[in-house]
Amino acid sequence: MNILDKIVIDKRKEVNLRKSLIPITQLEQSVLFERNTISLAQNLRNSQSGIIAEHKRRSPSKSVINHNLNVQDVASGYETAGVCGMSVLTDGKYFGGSLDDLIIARASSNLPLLRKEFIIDSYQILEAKAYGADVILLIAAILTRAEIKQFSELAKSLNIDVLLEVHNEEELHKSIMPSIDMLGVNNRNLKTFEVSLETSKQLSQLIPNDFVKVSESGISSVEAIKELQPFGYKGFLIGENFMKTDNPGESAKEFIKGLL
Ligand SMILES: O=P(O)(O)OC[C@@H](O)[C@@H](O)c1c[nH]c2ccccc12
Repeated sequence: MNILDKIVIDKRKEVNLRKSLIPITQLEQSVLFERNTISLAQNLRNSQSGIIAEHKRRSPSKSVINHNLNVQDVASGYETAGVCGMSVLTDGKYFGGSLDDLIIARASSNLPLLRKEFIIDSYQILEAKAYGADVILLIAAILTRAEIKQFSELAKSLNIDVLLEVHNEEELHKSIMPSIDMLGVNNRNLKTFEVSLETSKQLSQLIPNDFVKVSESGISSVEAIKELQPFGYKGFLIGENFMKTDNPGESAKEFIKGLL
């Protein structure tokens, strides 16, 4: 069994327990449910840098990235650096994140926040809203077309943007629909962890222009971004390159300076 299948099996159990702990009616009572969300897609269309900076403590492909930081400092540092949006990993078992990280990031910045999660149930989208997210990630590799449609339409009804992630042509064809705002090409194969920017280059021409194109993972230099821009990419999701340093905000700031 590949790692993605394992994550999904664990996630189903986790979500079922969460549902028994906090009913939907309670999620809907969060003050954040009334909050006006900020559109990441809109921000990216108007941005020079297009950097979406991630908070990630560890991952299955790299056991430890950084455990010595707090989300508050990282979120406010990214905001000061002038990033376009922030991605917050909320998976606990494989990435060391939590919904608390999301709410702390919300309390510490006004950036559009992406809930980075393996979404397999509409309950998680209501949670995303209740904990202050502006954007959700949907991963084509673990969803059917019907699920992508159902989940993205629910997100839109809550004024939440949808970033749909693909890794190959088949996933891309399955996912194209009007309720998607941004199409993310993951340069990392979530089943084998192989990383290649070629994935973004090859798939770019197949993505219709009405979607904001985002290139995800394995980006560690300004040169990489300059290489991807001619392929139509407007957003660049960067985690490890910032998180492995002592001061991710400062690293993001230097990076953006080099880019502009
Ligand atoms: O740390 P990197 O290589 O810069 O990658 C960031 C981000 O793209 C990556 O964390 C990611 C992309 N898609 C995901 C889906 C689930 C978990 C994590 C991810």
